[in-house]
Amino acid sequence: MFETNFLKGRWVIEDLKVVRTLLRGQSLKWMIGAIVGSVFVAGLDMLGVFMLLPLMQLLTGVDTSSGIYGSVSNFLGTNETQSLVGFFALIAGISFLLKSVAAVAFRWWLLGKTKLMEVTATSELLSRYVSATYQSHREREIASIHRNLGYSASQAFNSVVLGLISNFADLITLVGIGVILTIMSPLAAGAAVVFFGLISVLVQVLLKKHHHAVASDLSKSDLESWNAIMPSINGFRDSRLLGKSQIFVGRYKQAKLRSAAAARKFSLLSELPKYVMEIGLIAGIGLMAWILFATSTVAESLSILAVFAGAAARMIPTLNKFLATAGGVRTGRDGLRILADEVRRMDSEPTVKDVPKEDSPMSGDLVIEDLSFRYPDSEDFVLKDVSLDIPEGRSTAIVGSSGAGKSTLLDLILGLQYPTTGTITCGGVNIYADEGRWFKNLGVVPQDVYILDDTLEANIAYGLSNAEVDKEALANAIALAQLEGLVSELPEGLATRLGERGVRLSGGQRQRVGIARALYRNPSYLVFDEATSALDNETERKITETIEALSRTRTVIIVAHRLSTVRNVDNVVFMSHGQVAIQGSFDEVRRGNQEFARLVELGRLE
Ligand SMILES: Nc1ncnc2c1ncn2[C@@H]1O[C@H](COP(=O)(O)OP(=O)(O)OP(=O)(O)O)[C@@H](O)[C@H]1O
Repeated sequence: MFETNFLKGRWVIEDLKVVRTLLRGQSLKWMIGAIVGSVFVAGLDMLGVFMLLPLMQLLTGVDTSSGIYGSVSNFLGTNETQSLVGFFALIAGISFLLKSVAAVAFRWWLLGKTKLMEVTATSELLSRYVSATYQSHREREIASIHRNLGYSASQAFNSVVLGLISNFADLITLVGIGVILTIMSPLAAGAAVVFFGLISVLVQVLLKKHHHAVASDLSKSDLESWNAIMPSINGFRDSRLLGKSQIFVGRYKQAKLRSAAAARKFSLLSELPKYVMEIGLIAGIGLMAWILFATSTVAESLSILAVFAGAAARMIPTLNKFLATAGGVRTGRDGLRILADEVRRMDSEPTVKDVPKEDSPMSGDLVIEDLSFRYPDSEDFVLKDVSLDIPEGRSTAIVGSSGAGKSTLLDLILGLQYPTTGTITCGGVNIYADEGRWFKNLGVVPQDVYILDDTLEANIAYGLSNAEVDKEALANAIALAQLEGLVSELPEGLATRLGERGVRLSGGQRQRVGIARALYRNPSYLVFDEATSALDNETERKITETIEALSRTRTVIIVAHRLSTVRNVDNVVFMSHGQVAIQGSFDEVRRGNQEFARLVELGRLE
């Protein structure tokens, strides 16, 4: 039992150390401040309790003609018990007042700093999520990202970190009160410490299992609720059309009910020690009375009992708080563990910096040499010995049947995945040497263009504030993407809000916004990743014309399923079973490869 507790104690500290790496050095000052503040507030608390000593002595009829009481009597000009009691009561009152003000101020500071730490930690966590490799991002459960940034972080900081500091402060106060009580009456203090100490330990032992169960229920149900929210909101269309929306609402409700039941149990577990202590107090007084009356005179017994009751009255609220907080710490440890595990995992993985180390533009042919690739969780190679030249200033289409490896090859060309063997260079420079620089030279138009809930302008100049937008580049991108029609149609032109709360775009308009976004930074390499796949024939034809116009001025790479999108490109790369089967002009590939010829005949490349 001791060993398990000891190991668990170490475990919390180790997790805290890991989570501390998210704080970028803020935590040391905070820790010193928290310790100094706790000791200071506890000191003032003890002073207040210490001031009760003369009060008790006066009430039990101490000699007031000498010592401190004599000096105070001289100062007051009277040795009446009433005046002396009033004087010491005033001092004790001022001490408690000061302590309360200091305690509130300290709590305010502590809450502010801890909240700030939580914000710093969650921002750093998000920063690590966005710095992860694309592969690791794809493997991560999105619901767990939501849970970790919300529930886990809140548990780690509000329950564990704040709780431990609060427990530390309470412990100092309890020890201090114990010391003062020992001075007042060693017997009463000893009895109070042993008696209430035993009750506290017993309560903790009895509740421990329940705290762990509550913690596990809370974190699981939070994840489950996110798992139900995602398909309800992100998968709105599919859920609606499949008539399954209410199923996810039902799952959400079940998860929330489980969470509510756990929260209810947690609240009761936090309050239980208070009731146990109250019963303990009565039992303690009875026990003390029984021992005292059997061993001492009535007068002695009464005065010791009064001190015991006073001591208990002082200790119990702090003890209650301590026990409730200790329960919170234990419950919050689950969130802390999840957070620490996530940080440990992310720290052991490589990261990607999308900020360029060098700013100069890249140019030249894209050369892929002996490239092979397999996904980490798979034995089979998806790409095998791919060697390919993508000439600068020309248009190249990568085509092939489904599962041939087109998307994987494109992810590698984009620098999102890493070759298992082989190299990709641009103008002789390895694209992975400075990924940020390579990204800056790329403009990518995906199949599903992500529309921000913001203005058309903000959607094109993605991530830039209004003041940062280069108006000339914006006008240029709009012209090249042939988006002027949309701008003039919209009620507020470029300032019209798109997305959830604004105008809904047609598929073609959406693709044009994507093209304008890709062109805004005037990239040398323009990539269309299934950009026309979801469009109707007429819209696809228009977008293809735009792509063809663009390919006259820059290097264009197209991954497409549709024959019409790639018919006029300079260079067709036909992939089959993870290899380049053939490349050349459209007609050359058609003549040289039966599989491609058959797809052309069928009028589709799928
Ligand atoms: N994350 C992954 N882990 C393991 N295997 C994967 C992963 N992603 C894709 N694959 C496999 O890699 C192979 C190539 O997939 P890829 O998506 O590159 O083909 P594609 O030619 O783009 O197909 P499509 O035209 O259907 O999109 C497939 O067999 C696929 O199952």
